[in-house]
Amino acid sequence: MSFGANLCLRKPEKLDEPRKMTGIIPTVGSPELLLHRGCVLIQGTHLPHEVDQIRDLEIRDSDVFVVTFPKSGTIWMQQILLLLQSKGDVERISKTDKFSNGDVVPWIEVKGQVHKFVKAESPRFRVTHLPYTFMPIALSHKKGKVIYVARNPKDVLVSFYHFHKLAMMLETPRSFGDFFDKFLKGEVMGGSWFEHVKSWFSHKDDLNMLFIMYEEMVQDLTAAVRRIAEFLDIELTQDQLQNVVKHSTFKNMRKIPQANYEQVPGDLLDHHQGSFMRKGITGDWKNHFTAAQNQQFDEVFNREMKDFPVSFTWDISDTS
Ligand SMILES: Nc1ncnc2c1ncn2[C@@H]1O[C@H](COP(=O)(O)OS(=O)(=O)O)[C@@H](OP(=O)(O)O)[C@H]1O
Repeated sequence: MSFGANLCLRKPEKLDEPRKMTGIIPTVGSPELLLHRGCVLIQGTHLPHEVDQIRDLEIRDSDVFVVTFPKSGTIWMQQILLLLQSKGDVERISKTDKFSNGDVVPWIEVKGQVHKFVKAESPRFRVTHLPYTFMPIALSHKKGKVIYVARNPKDVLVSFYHFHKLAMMLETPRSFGDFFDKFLKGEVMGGSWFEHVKSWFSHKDDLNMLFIMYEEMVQDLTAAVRRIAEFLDIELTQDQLQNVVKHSTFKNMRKIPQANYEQVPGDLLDHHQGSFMRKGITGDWKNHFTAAQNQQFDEVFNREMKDFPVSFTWDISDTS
């Protein structure tokens, strides 16, 4: 099996149809989505020429990239990284003039960030939704570290649907069914969930990479934080570890302005439409999918992931 950016947008029903590599995915009432070399970006938020510069960036051993498909736990991992760096001192990370965790641990692909990354002091913590082929080549020489967070794509779909209602840069979904179809076709920001996971996972042995699942973080956050700290060579006392865990629970993050995005300006997030920190649970897809949608999703999942050598901690067919 081969993987690459050219697989970023795959139409599940017509796999042999040549994929359009560049173009526009039309949206209604919001910036258009750009199909850039097979990857889906947001017009204005991302500049294709800057995204292309990421590949050649010099990487330091202390650099850490958190890689996620959207809605897989990015802000959660940003919070954990900041807490690990401050040894669990939540006061220290709250003393910032930044609006959100996303400003302190930014997306490398967002407009203007490549330039800032080059000049930033170590350690440089960044997040990204990009597929593997857009990321610095130096990572594949085991420079820097990568934490890949994967989440049940059914819950990703539901979370992304609700996020589209508040994110001003994304199209307001016409209906859940309409969004469901777009997600399966990879016609959403980030492209195809299936290709994202496969593109990164197939390179895991080339990278210093920790592959962790949202579901295992929900199930045992202490064990997850311990794994992440060990991976980053950060030593913590028992008290410090407990503080990192305490201030990265959903309940507590909801109360922290930088971690719940409530300070993000209204022209980016319409806070009247819902909250970024929505439910933070596993299995919410069961409250949204019809039986037919669940069957359709399973068929696509099984086809797309049949050669993928990882069994997930969730049961994709669990309809109970
Ligand atoms: N601490 C904690 N525990 C459990 N769940 C958490 C936590 N922090 C964030 N979240 C949930 O993660 C979802 C947002 O994902 P992202 O941060 O990746 O979104 S984004 O791509 O950056 O827009 C979104 O999921 P949903 O609630 O299902 O919508 C958040 O609620």
